[in-house]
Amino acid sequence: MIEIKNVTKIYSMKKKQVVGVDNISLTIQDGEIFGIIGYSGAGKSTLLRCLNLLERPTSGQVIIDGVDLTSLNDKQLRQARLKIGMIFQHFYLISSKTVFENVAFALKAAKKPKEEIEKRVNELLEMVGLSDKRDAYPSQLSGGQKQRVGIARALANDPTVLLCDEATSALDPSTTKSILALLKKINRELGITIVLITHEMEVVKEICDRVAVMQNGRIIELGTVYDIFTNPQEELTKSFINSVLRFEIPDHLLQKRTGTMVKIHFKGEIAEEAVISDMLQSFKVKGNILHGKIEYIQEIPLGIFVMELIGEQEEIQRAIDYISQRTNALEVIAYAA
Ligand SMILES: Nc1ncnc2c1ncn2[C@@H]1O[C@H](COP(=O)(O)OP(=O)(O)OP(=O)(O)O)[C@@H](O)[C@H]1O
Repeated sequence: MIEIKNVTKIYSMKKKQVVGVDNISLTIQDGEIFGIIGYSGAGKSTLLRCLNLLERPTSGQVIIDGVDLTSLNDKQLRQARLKIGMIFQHFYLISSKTVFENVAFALKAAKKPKEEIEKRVNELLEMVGLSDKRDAYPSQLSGGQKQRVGIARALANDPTVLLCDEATSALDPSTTKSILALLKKINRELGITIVLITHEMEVVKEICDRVAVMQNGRIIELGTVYDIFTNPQEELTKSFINSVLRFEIPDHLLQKRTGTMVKIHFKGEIAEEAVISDMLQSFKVKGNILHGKIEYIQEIPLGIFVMELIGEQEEIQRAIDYISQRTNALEVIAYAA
């Protein structure tokens, strides 16, 4: 378990002070994939780097598996850090060393015997799907392959926690997917807790269990990914979600409409029920679907539809009440013109 208690990081420069992280308290459970999302400058990197004390908090505590890292001396901290792997946006591989040597480096630093290193590196390369690139140099690898080496290196000393600093931001969408799938496999199979920072909600949607939204050094919203997607509270959270769901109605449709426009969210099992057709059969209204999709977030369906309802106003209202009651998530975008 990772316990972050009242962590503040202030950067002091000659003439001014910048608050990187502002009094954050947070608990991350064992085996979670926890995402931290925010725009540039929100404090994500600072918070992540406070978790292994690459940045020492100005105040507060970071307690991992019961050990307060802020209380350790340098030697103890080096030892504790072996159990906290980290991967980076720009990989940071050693260009003069082969894939094998890059991964072995982490084990040599931990003073492991040669035979053990050989065996472990081979195992790790197998796990990340790079056994055939053992003797290649970083310059001969694609971005996705470089990140796989980074992941193998980060896992070398059997960490309990893996910190991911924008690990897929330098990769194209399909490579991003394959790296996220690998991270998920590592989490599920090895039980490693993953904390990742990103500015892409797509990444959060793809693999995170919970997410915290950061702004100005603070966490402004936190919850399970499904709850955040289906019931965001803050404007910033809503804008991140819109960037994934891309739910915009074209202007020409808005202008052409004559009926009442409603947006309906179908959460969980209700997404698979015939609510709309039941409504159309039960009330004297016509329904025009203008936009619709079902997304799967953590494998739970979330349906979103925008409909134009046409008919007598009274009947439309009864239809709206009916859907509201069954879905608990109907929003009238515009009443009949
Ligand atoms: N070494 C540093 N010295 C001074 N200020 C810093 C330092 N590192 C970060 N900051 C400041 O702390 C604040 C938070 O920065 P941080 O890099 O943690 O944000 P971020 O959300 O990770 O953004 P990005 O995605 O751009 O890295 C910013 O105002 C930044 O300018």
